[in-house]
Amino acid sequence: MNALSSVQPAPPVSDASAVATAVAAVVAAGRSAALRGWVPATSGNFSVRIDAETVALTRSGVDKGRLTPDDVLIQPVDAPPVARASAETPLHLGLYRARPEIGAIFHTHSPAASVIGAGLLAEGAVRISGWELQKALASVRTHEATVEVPIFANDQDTAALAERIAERQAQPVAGVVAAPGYLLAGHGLYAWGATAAEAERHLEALEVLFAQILALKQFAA
Ligand SMILES: CSC[C@@H](O)[C@@H](O)C(=O)COP(=O)(O)O
Ligand SMILES: [Zn+2]
Repeated sequence: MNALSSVQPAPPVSDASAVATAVAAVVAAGRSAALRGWVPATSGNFSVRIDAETVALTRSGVDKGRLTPDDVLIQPVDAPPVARASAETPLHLGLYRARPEIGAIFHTHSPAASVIGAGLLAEGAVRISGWELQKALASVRTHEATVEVPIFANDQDTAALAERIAERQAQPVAGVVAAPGYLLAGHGLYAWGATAAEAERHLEALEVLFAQILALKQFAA
């Protein structure tokens, strides 16, 4: 081996305007979720893909409703979490690695998502059917479709959790539409889309659907 063969290739350099666009989308998504009360007490994390190799991702422990561009880090998709990155970075990277079509991932801690995940953990999923708003999810055309949102037990080992999620994502369920999101029991919701705008729409639709499902349970009780 000569000296040159041990030189590592330089990391990819993302286009500056693509970085700025992704960072601005992360900041906007955090602020928007905070206004809805979905990211209390510094909870939640947000990422937007910059290109095939990198994403813009929130820094750990900051108020997601008061994000500035300095709170958004550049994270390679195929590398360990960078310093100060979200504690839940492995959950973002697992999805970006497995699914190149995903362009943004938003995570919230709304009461409705946390409660439904805890209440239905034993069933392994929440099935959504009969709601007009479910048509806001990509590939859902009718209120008669059944949309499945998987539920996973919460785990502070987010790398192990990411592996369990990837295994289940690789096993589609016949007869239902897989939601662009999943629930962590007693924790919250992860939702994604091909773009930041689509992830925002999916997040809002799922959050409101969960609130409606909870309200209907109370109404019927
Ligand atoms: C403040 S409780 C919520 C955290 O434990 C975590 O679940 C979360 O969503 C935010 O973690 P972060 O490391 O700021 O991305
Ligand atoms: Zn969380």
